[in-house]
Amino acid sequence: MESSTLLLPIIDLSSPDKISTAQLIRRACLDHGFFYLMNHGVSEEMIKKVLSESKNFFSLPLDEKMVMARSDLRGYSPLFDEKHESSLTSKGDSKEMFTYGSSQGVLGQLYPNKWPSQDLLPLWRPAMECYYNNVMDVGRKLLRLVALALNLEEDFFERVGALSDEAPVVRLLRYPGELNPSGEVTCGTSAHSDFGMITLLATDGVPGLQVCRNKDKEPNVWEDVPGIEGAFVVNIGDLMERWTNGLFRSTLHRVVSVGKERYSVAVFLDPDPNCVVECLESCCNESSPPRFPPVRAQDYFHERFSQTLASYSTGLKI
Ligand SMILES: O=C(O)CCC(=O)C(=O)O
Ligand SMILES: [Fe+2]
Repeated sequence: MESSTLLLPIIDLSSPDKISTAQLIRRACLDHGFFYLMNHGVSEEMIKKVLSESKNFFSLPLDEKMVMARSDLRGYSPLFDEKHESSLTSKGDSKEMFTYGSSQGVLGQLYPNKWPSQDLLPLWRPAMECYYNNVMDVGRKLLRLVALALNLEEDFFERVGALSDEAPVVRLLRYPGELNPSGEVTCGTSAHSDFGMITLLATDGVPGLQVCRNKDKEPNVWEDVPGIEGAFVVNIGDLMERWTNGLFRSTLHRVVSVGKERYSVAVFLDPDPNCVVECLESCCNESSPPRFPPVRAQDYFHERFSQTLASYSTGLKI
């Protein structure tokens, strides 16, 4: 079935008018849970560099990539390592991934990054570390606006330990892009909502990302979200939905194959593992009581990853 294109709102991070930007973000998060973010400060050149280094990595022979295979979250995930929809009969999502995070602090020690050797990919690590730091700057700015959008103090997410310098992770993705000969939709990433607070996505421009605005409507209606060069596609995750008592929507999305190889980079702005996520006072009242009990971020992630990743049990360290 042909899908239609969803025109998402565009947020300009360089606008000096913080209050109107926060209002636009609020509207976007209430309506879609998805928006484009432009003028965010990460150069197109930087994004292209990360995508091309990612391509270099995924072009390595499988046995060299398997040396970096993940045991927890960080490292290489071969095809079909993740499966979001347990109901799907297929063996798993048709994508390869590589996940890395900060090398600093407790998390950097507990979950060391698995960097490819310098002989193989000399420019890889500096490009990836630079990207991490650049996107963190965007995340810090964006979360201050999200706090304003929720009528909170600008530094709310910093104060509650949600905004951590070390907890966010970067996931490089490669979709091989084969089509299912039977004409069925082939999922590179099956339908899911993101687990954390906010995700910032960059792609190489190959289509495939789709969102479903109403997950309760059967059958699900999927709309295409095309990439805009230089802009991030930003979406709300489940922990933000819990914080806001469902006011901000963590929208179902997926990546379908269009018969072309596709590369993307997702940055998950996850809260500190010890941060307790509980309904914001401004988002509940007597007629709308909290819908979700408080949860420690790390407990929540472990629960979700153990449902979606093959052999995740080794990830329990804190
Ligand atoms: O590759 C994409 O465009 C989206 C990936 C995604 O939704 C995810 O990894 O959570
Ligand atoms: Fe996602």
